[in-house]
Amino acid sequence: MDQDRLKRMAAEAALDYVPRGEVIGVGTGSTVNHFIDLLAERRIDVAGAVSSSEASTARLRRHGIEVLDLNDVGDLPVYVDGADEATRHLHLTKGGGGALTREKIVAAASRTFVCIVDESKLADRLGRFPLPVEVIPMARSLVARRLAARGGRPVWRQGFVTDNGNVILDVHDLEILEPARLESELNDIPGVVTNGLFALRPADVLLVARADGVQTLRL
Ligand SMILES: O=C(CO)[C@H](O)[C@H](O)COP(=O)(O)O
Repeated sequence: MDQDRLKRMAAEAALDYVPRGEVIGVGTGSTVNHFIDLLAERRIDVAGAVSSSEASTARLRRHGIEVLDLNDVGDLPVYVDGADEATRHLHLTKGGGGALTREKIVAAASRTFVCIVDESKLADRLGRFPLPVEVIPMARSLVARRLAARGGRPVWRQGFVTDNGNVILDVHDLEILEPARLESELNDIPGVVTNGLFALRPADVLLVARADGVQTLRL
């Protein structure tokens, strides 16, 4: 089965976690695009969405779903988002689409984080997918040197500017043995806004789409 079909299957399974009549958190990426489309196609009754990117905001609005400011709504019951890599411990690497900072904020504001992936994203250990790090532009080379000193190979995502006006360094070859510890350490480098590890606040539910169905993983 092709990967896009699997992404749609994972997105469809996430509809079961959407509390009707409430405001929900919505992530970013091609898997989440299916989720947004399904919300509209199935006429799921949501009171609105807090979005993690300008791209998702535009898609939600095109479907007539109201997008609300997180500052106006308090905690959210659920956040649905994809990932670039996920482990059975529900640790994630995110930020392939560059929306990692807003994704981390909306995840932190949500009681349940439902992560939707196709089986190709499941890994025994994080690190195959280069780790995105959002950086304040003036600190780009400083942060790159610090990341290199930790054994990583940072590559500037040239021409890409995040929704927050920052740049992304994609860090290859990092050995990620203790994701939560590394997440904190990288965030301590001056100039780093955040990095794409989701280990301090992992997913609560991981929905993995395979050809024979969607597997549900929880801690
Ligand atoms: O973190 C993300 C965007 O910043 C996405 O969730 C991640 O890149 C997965 O994307 P896709 O669903 O297109 O495979």
